[in-house]
Amino acid sequence: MPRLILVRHGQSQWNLENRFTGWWDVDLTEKGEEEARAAGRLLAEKGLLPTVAFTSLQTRAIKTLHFALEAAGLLWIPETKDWRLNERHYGGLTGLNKAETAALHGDEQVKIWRRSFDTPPPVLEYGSAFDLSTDPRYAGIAVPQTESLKDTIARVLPYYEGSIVPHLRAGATVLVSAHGNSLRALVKHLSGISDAEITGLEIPTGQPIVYDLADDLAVLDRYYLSER
Ligand SMILES: O=C(O)[C@@H](CO)OP(=O)(O)O
Repeated sequence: MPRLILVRHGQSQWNLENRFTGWWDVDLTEKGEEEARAAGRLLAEKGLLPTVAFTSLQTRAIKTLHFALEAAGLLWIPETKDWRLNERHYGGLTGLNKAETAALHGDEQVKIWRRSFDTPPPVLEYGSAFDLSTDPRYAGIAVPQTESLKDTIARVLPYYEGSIVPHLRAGATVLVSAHGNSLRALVKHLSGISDAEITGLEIPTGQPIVYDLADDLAVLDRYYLSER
């Protein structure tokens, strides 16, 4: 049976500091590293062994993948990194503290920036502190200045269809280590969640979410591995 396992990276330094992160490349905290190892131990314990892995170009997701695979004894499986699995770009909010921003602009406005389906945060100006458009890792890529969830879906889904689905069709157990909003994009698609309802979906750090799939990739079941 094809299986898709989604894991959001473990706690990052800016998760801890409550700062808008997006494409900024922050590292895992020690707690985040441990969450990633625990995810890998859980995969091994439940006998759910990925045969191929995908992650973003961001350190926190790459390291989560590696800590998890190491704990599961699977560091050797093939892995692919792609910017299309990156976190949603937080635009001009990148680096700001979430509570301070809510105090300034109000909870409602911040909720819209964080969770609305198609309202992007304000743009990040080229040349400003958190601009990554000249970072060598994004050479040849049109780095966005901001992204809504809708914009994120527009790059995550074609990548999923083109690069991940072929492995699932071949019966693989695929592990995707990514980010809160790039995974919300995938879950919205796979579970048929409406634009309105997706605003309420939160994905916890370091908790493997498993999709059991039929041969035609119809979703048979979705569950947190820790609950089975
Ligand atoms: O800061 C971010 O990039 C994301 C994930 O931590 O935050 P949010 O929960 O607001 O989507």
